[in-house]
Amino acid sequence: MDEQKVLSIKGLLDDTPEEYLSHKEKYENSIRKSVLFYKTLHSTEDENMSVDEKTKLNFRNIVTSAIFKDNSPFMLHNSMFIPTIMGQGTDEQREYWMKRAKNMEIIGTYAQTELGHGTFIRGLETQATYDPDTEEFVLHSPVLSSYKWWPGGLAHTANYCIVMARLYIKGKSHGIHPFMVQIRDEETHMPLPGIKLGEIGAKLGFNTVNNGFLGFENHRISRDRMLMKNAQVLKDGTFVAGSNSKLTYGTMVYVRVLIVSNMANMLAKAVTIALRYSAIRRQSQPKPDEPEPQILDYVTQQHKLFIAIASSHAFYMNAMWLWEIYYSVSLQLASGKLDNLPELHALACCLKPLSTIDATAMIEKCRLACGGHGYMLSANLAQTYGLATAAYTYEGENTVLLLQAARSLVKAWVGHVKGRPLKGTMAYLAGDSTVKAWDGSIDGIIQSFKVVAIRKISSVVKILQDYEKSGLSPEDAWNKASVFLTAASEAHGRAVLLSVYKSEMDKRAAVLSPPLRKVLLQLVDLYVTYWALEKVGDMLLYASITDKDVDELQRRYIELLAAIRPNAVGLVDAFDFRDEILNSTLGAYDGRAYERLMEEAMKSPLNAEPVNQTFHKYLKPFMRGKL
Ligand SMILES: CCCCCCCC/C=C\CCCCCCCCC/C=C/C(=O)SCCNC(=O)CCNC(=O)[C@H](O)C(C)(C)COP(=O)(O)OP(=O)(O)OC[C@H]1O[C@@H](n2cnc3c(N)ncnc32)[C@H](O)[C@@H]1OP(=O)(O)O
Ligand SMILES: Cc1cc2nc3c(=O)[nH]c(=O)nc-3n(C[C@H](O)[C@H](O)[C@H](O)COP(=O)(O)OP(=O)(O)OC[C@H]3O[C@@H](n4cnc5c(N)ncnc54)[C@H](O)[C@@H]3O)c2cc1C
Repeated sequence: MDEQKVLSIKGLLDDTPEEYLSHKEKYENSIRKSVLFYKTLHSTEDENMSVDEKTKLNFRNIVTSAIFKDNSPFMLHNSMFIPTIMGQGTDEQREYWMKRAKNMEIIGTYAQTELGHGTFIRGLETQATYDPDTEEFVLHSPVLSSYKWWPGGLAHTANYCIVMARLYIKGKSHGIHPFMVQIRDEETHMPLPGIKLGEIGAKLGFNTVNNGFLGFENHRISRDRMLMKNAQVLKDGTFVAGSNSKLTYGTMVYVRVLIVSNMANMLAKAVTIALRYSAIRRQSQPKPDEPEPQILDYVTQQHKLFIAIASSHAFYMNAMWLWEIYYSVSLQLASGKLDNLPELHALACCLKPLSTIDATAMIEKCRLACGGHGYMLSANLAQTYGLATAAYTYEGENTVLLLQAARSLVKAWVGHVKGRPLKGTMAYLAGDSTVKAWDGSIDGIIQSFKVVAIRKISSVVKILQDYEKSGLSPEDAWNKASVFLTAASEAHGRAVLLSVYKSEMDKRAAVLSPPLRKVLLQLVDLYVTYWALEKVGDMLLYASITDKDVDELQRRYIELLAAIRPNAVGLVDAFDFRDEILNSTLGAYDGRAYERLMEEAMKSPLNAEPVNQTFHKYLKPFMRGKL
């Protein structure tokens, strides 16, 4: 999608900074921009594009949608409503609903989380009771905790939504299934009878995404509104189960894959802002007879920022790699082949948490690296942090997902010990877990991360087995060992992130010009060395690194920072964010940060007059002792 075309849309960009709008005005402004933006953005989507091309376009959309600073109320329409129709609808349902959804004749969201349950899907309480006499489902929220709570766009934007509800037939529960529900009248936009809607209130971020609540009072929908690709309810109320109940969780896997790419983009944006500012900001005078240096020349500043560039590259390479796996598993699922689904789920349950944990921490570090001006909302670092940190929680809270990955790792290890072959991204677990001598090469360090993962997984399995031998139930043993289960998942995720980044870069290196290859491989080297130093305790424990080796690694790291420094600004320019997308006083391409800070400051409503009316009303009588 040509950003120039998007940004040339008249009225798309704000003349009044969002920061000075009320909660309500922010939402209304975001709707105005979304309609303008969306009209242009999706007018370019070609009907004949493959799913893969469309998704790559969606990855691009992530960039262009960034102009919202706080994201769009249409976000769930694109990222979950449409994918759920695609993944959970029958051919007829897809035919009908995709046309309406893609043409924006309707706007949808994905309503799964409830006031009382987010993680535990099997605990959701919204009821969908089948009435065979009328061939309808009766949707009902039996208690307050069963109200849907959080879905983006639900409050005032969407007129349809996918509702994940517990299916009851003749008093028997058949688990959680997706239902297409119209929630507002298409003409008046009024909530339909038996439907309560509203906004959940101000949040740390996402304040223009219109997250809402939804309650049902015996609201009826026709039988054909249950998305029946994976499971069906026949007219007489016969339930036909799907081949795997987890297929209804498919949209979440898709979004977890999307989030890895989104983190690459968010981090690229933040480090572009922080690094460009670090190139123009001069401060202190280490050498009395020389001018104040660029703060980018302080090695501590390079340490804060260069890893963010490398991490954005690493996440992007892993996202593309994971997307290919997702895409091929989706094709297999379509032909009823399910055996690669568990590995895809486990991978997404590692990479979504690690990319959001790292991106959130590094975006905050980008803000902290910019001193006071980084604390300005006009810098757009706080908002970027607010968007990124939400991904720690949504689409599967990170701890819970890491524990899900641990289930697969424990199962794989126990199977391996019993002689069952390991496959795919877990095949390395069968490797030699003894490191005779430290190998400080990039491949050597990556191998050490694999050894750390093997050792952490095997040792936590031993802890689990010892607890169970001591008489603990499997569930209690699992909970007791859960801190080290998440640590084992993290170690596996690190090994995957590092090895995929390296192997994907190796694939591309051959077609790069020598100078570009040199710089990009320096980032790979920096990334691997940085994490070896960050995880030096694990390396000492499991990978035979010595203090001399650590000393060498530290010196190599410092040399890498110096080697990257001359290309640092070029590396963030290569992310190719337009100023309007960065939306930042500190990150603009022309480097006029001070002028932009002053321009933005003058937009504050308080600067419209030299004396605020509170002086005469409060201050003056107060200071005169007359209040
Ligand atoms: C005009 C503007 C236009 C804008 C254009 C912009 C375009 C936008 C594009 C991108 C934007 C940026 C990126 C996207 C952002 C999207 C925003 C999203 C907002 C947030 C939405 C949400 O949060 S939706 C709600 C998400 N909720 C969750 O994820 C809940 C998490 N909980 C769970 O997943 C399950 O409860 C859990 C897995 C934890 C447990 O499930 P349970 O049924 O209890 O299973 P259990 O008994 O534990 O057994 C596990 C068993 O099941 C297998 N399994 C579990 N899950 C899956 C799965 N998903 N797939 C396959 N298998 C699964 C698991 O392997 C275990 O198997 P075994 O070990 O038993 O063999
Ligand atoms: C910005 C934002 C946008 C969102 N958008 C949507 C949306 O569009 N649609 C939608 O349906 N939902 C949405 N959500 C909701 C989101 O999916 C849930 O917040 C998320 O699934 C976590 O559930 P919860 O909030 O109920 O927290 P809980 O599940 O109650 O978790 C709270 C804490 O308990 C811990 N915990 C819970 N279970 C376990 C366990 N088994 N083991 C160990 N620890 C555990 C968690 O780790 C966490 O620290 C959104 C959330 C946010 C923040």
